[in-house]
Amino acid sequence: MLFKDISPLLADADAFARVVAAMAALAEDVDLVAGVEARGFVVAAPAAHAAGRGFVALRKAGKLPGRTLRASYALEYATAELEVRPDVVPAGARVLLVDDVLATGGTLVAGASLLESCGAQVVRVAVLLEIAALGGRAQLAGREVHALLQA
Ligand SMILES: O=P(O)(O)OC[C@H]1O[C@H](OP(=O)(O)OP(=O)(O)O)[C@H](O)[C@@H]1O
Ligand SMILES: Nc1ncnc2[nH]cnc12
Repeated sequence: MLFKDISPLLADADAFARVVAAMAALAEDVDLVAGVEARGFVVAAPAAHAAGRGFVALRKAGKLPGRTLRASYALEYATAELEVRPDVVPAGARVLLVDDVLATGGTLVAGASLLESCGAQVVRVAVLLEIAALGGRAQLAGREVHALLQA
């Protein structure tokens, strides 16, 4: 597996600002921006703020208090579980789902399914980097998927 690391891009102030602005532009017609722990938060939270939208954390399992919804998924190198607090996602909310990397697509399929289990509408999905050879976009068939960069 070739691990793609976005750290150099994030460390470049101009590149980081351009990424956040491009993500924020995709949030103009939504109510909320959701991001996936951990690296997804780095892109999703500033985009939500720049767009004047609230941020929803999709967290790795076991970290959120109270009632949560949970989804399991497989990564290239592990299995994992994501959770959300349904009380912060109003039914009918329009949501932009953001992550840093789209690889096999398992993470974003699980994230979208969690948000939809809350009654939200995932209007579109956006990633900083798509590793196209891993076929994640096919797992998200039928969804609007934006990738700022392709590897
Ligand atoms: O498309 P997929 O095959 O599902 O892979 C993409 C996911 O893998 C990485 O997360 P990881 O769980 O490694 O966690 P991290 O953000 O905590 O580093 C990355 O940040 C994406 O969320
Ligand atoms: N190859 C990869 N590089 C970086 N992040 C990833 N997340 C899942 N697969 C990845």
